[in-house]
Amino acid sequence: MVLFSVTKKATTPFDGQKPGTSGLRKKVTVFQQPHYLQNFVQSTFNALPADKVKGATIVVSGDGRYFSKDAVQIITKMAAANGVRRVWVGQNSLMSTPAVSAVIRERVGADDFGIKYNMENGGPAPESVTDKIFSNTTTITEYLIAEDLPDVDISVVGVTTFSGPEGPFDVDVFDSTIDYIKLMKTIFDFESIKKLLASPKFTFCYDALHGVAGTYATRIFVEELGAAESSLLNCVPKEDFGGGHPDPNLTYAKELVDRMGLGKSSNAEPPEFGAAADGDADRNMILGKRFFVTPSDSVAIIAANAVQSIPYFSSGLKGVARSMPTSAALDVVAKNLNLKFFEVPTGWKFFGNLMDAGMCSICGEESFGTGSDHIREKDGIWAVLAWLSILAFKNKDNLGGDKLVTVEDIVRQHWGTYGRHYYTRYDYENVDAGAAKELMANLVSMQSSLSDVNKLIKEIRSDVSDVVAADEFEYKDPVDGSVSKHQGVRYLFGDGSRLVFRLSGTGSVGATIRVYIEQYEKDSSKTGRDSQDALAPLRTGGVTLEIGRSDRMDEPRVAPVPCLALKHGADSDKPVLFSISDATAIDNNGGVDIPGLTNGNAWVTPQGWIRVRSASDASTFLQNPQDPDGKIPLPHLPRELPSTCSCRLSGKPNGSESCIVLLVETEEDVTVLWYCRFGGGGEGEGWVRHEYDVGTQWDIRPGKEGQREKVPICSIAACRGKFYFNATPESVGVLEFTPTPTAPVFGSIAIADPLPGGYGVLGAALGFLVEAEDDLYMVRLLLDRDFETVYDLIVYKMDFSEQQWHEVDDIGGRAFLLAPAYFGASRAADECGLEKDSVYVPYAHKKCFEVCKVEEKGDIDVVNLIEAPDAKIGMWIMPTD
Ligand SMILES: O=P(O)(O)OC[C@H]1O[C@H](O)[C@H](O)[C@@H](O)[C@@H]1O
Repeated sequence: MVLFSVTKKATTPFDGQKPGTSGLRKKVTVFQQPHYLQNFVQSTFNALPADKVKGATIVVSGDGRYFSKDAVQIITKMAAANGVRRVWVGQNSLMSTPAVSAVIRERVGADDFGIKYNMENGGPAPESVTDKIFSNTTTITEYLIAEDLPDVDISVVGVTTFSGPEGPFDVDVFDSTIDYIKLMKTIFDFESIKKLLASPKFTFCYDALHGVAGTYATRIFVEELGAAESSLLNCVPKEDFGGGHPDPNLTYAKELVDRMGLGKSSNAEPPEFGAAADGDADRNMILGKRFFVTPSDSVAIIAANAVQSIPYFSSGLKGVARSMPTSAALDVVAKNLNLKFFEVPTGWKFFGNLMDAGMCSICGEESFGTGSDHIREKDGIWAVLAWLSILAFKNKDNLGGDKLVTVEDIVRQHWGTYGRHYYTRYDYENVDAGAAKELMANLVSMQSSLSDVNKLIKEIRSDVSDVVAADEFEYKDPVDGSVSKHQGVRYLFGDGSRLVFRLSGTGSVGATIRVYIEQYEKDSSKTGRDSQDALAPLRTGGVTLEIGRSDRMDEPRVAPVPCLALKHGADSDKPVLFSISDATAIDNNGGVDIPGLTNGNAWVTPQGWIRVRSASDASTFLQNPQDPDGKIPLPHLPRELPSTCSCRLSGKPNGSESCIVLLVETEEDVTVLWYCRFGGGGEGEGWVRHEYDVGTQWDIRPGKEGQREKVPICSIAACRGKFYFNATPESVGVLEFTPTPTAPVFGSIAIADPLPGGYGVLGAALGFLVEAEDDLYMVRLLLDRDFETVYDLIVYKMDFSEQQWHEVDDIGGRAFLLAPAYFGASRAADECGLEKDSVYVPYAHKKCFEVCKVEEKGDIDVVNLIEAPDAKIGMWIMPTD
């Protein structure tokens, strides 16, 4: 038996070792500093009564991320030196957080890293313990370590016994999946889930994001329940999580989101059910086919169906609980089913006490955590098995039927019965800590006069119900009587809606403010609305409160560009903005805005500037979308033009040359343009209206067959000071303006060797003209016979000297952004976070945009816009070039 000795190492405290909502989280490099990890571990041992350490059994493990294996060896040596009797270590240092909890209960009593201490009930340490740990970290002077204890081979299952000054010390490396599966089998009916998974109508997909859940998923879903191996995504744990961020949400679980038809979609039919886990497998995201289940709904639905669907709960639920910011969907279930209900502060540890006291069976948090009293942690795999059990139950007599009851059916039925809590959360990250504190203090002080609060909000949105109560959430634990104060600020509305503000306990830089917005809708005929729409009034109300003054509502915060703006209708108010990279709405709190765009008389230009005619004083100007004060005045435009008008600038409006602003009316049967010249040091001229005639064409509109109509100008690009339009394989129209007095001159370029195939082989072709670095390009989209589906995309570059289009395979590392009515802009892809040599086209009515690499032509990626409103118009908002 190997003997080891104990060394006392001198150390000095590190700042900031305060455990947050769930342990101490820092960058790996911080934990790798000499003594950093050791100080925290010794402070933890020192925070416990001596008899909880000496002779104790502890479980040490990680989620497989980089440095986990080293940390396990260090902690083992420190445990030996501190008199621990036995250490259980997950094989390869892999153990999910729920498995740790299960194992403690059963056997014992990328670039971020964290260390968390769980107590003998298997749950996270309560504040009394974490406070003590923190205070120890501030005074620590030495730690104990068995430096001569050899590293244990943690890849091999088995016990190694060592001998130290206080007697034997065992390191037991074990496979935690065995305990975990055993536990799951006591909770769920694996046979009925197996039948569901065997049904040819049921398809399934699980994404472990290269975290530890992969190990459990393979064992449970594939080996035990018979799912196909191909249903597992990223299920091999990796030290760097495969370069991704293991967060089970719509942003980070991209591959799953795409596969489920919610993001980039392929032609494949999405699976019926999808789920993802985080790195340590305690959190989960549940998806149906093209459908996202909010975590708040998920826990409510599990609670509503548990007794019938999950054997462990067949004798009834002891109670249910949610964290304060989680939506009140669970409250309604508790009320209807007459269950005990608890609202606790954020952090899983608060559920543990209730469960230990037999008061709570199921609980959940909006932060993608769901679980039950089978352990004292949230449990990602458990949540998936719970959903599979509900699906299996709902389909038990229907597996041979035409259509299975789907996830979406279950959620919609639930809303129909209990009402729907439209819900969203916004995060302001990396905020100055002082400013965040001040904001929270303001939100608290405003609560002293609800009539003022209501007046403030009503000035902005009269359609928001009254705030009837407001407080700072405080929780008195019903079991041990401990009180947790300052747990977030709540504004509660008369119709059951809520606005909650809270400082995050897990952010690693500065402060993170979270705003939770929840609108309750009882009327079952209104539970199917678009969530963005339903939340719009409260969102604005939230910003009003947060800013604390309604008159500052016109001071918009600026959204990042390029982005996509979806407008509901021709003259609707504010468009919804979407980020291009993650396809989610960025108009995320009603305060983020693009100046000028809310105005019905605003048109975007490929140069980024937005041409605005103010609704209040009819002043006309070009607006920089990223700077509310960035306005270039234009001559007064005598009347409003239709919102479908298109606007082009002949060059840079803030350069030394004069610039023509061209507006083309695009209404049917209208061949009118407006123009003005300004800048360049010359006298500004007023707007001129010009009715143009660039020839006639056969009218193909129903009822007008056989007649001729004037050709409208629709695809226009400005290049080298001129405007080009209506490109066909045979010719391109040219519009230039003479200098003073400015007048339009129309001409055309006859293409020397016309392009083959005027139209698509099957349907039609759309030609977009785009200027890029002083060159003129034409993008032709070839459409299928439905006149909608693009099956090929070809890009040509104009050779002005030869008067010839040449097909190209790249566009110089740029990205082209096209939009109806024939808008084409171009930017350096790298600078804008876009894909190089790619073309982007939005389809507002289909709630998506398409991306195609120029050289790949017909290979088109569809990016679905998550939670997009019903919209007719999609516009690219560009940075000014
Ligand atoms: O404090 P926040 O950043 O909102 O995070 C809150 C979350 O933190 C951790 O993940 C805890 O395990 C969760 O129980 C909690 O909901």
